[in-house]
Amino acid sequence: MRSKLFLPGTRPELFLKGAASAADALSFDLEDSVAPERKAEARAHVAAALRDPALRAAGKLAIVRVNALGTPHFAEDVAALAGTGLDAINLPMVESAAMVRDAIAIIARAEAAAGAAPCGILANIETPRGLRLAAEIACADPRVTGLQIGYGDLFEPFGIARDDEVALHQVRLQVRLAAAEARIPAFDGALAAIASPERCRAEAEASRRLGFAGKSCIHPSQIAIVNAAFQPGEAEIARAARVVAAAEEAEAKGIGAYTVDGQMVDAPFAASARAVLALARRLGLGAAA
Ligand SMILES: CC(C)(COP(=O)(O)OP(=O)(O)OC[C@H]1O[C@@H](n2cnc3c(N)ncnc32)[C@H](O)[C@@H]1OP(=O)(O)O)[C@@H](O)C(=O)NCCC(=O)NCCSC(=O)C[C@H](O)C(=O)O
Ligand SMILES: [Mg+2]
Repeated sequence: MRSKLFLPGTRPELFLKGAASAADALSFDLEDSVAPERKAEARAHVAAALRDPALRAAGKLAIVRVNALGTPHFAEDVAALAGTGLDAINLPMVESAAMVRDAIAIIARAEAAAGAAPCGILANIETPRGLRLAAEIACADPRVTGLQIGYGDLFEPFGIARDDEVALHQVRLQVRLAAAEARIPAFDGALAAIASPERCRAEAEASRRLGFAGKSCIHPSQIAIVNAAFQPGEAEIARAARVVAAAEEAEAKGIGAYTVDGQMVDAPFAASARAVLALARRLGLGAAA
């Protein structure tokens, strides 16, 4: 999931545009982009879209960001989604492992009532406490399939500049390592500055350098930029192929450390090269495909 396009639940006219886009995933929103008095309307639009064969024929991952646990909307959101075949529920404002487990208990009851299979859980890290406890959140339950940064909630109320590179780097690394501890992917947060494609590219590239798997998009203009940043380029794929070939040869000879292109390679480097080739294969890129 390189790109994940947000679609406000009250704007159904955008849903098929999202489905026709190059985004890997559609992220229907019931939370901040929906006014409190329109939650029921948004819920109905999103549930209908998830059941719409024309929309699902696009083959995109379907994610829904529900309202936070503890709001009057959470249980109704979850009940409306059970049985729609969505891939993941995106939980906003997650602050602890207990909160993840409490949310999952409610989701599981709704799924059981609908006879539905369990979906994944994408947990947002977007509060100071959530950031401090990010690893516990990531490891809270095997249903947690990813962590996602929410810069708006994490920075805006505290006067932290959204373009402060140090702040961005610190948050990203902390979230990435928390996700790594749970062996799940991390996703970079959305950039509200839709008129700044260069900033979007710089953010996407910086987070990929930290091993992030993708980034949220809020506008179609961000999708191609994000997709390009989160896929390996030709040189990266070619080098990964050389490393894997050398690793296979070395492993057959019982050698653990060797050199490729003047650099020492051992097990973690070989694993990383195999991951690059696997990603390239999944995306149908280059010779790896
Ligand atoms: C930001 C927007 C309100 C801008 O909308 P608009 O002014 O309509 O954009 P454009 O006129 O430039 O649109 C050009 C065409 O693209 C279509 N479009 C626009 N946005 C989308 C979209 N999200 N998906 C699909 N298609 C889209 C327009 O319809 C135009 O089409 P056409 O007329 O045929 O050319 C709007 O983009 C928007 O609402 N974006 C999503 C906002 C959202 O969901 N926000 C919440 C998530 S972000 C967040 O909360 C992060 C986190 O939690 C945190 O704390 O940081
Ligand atoms: Mg948020």
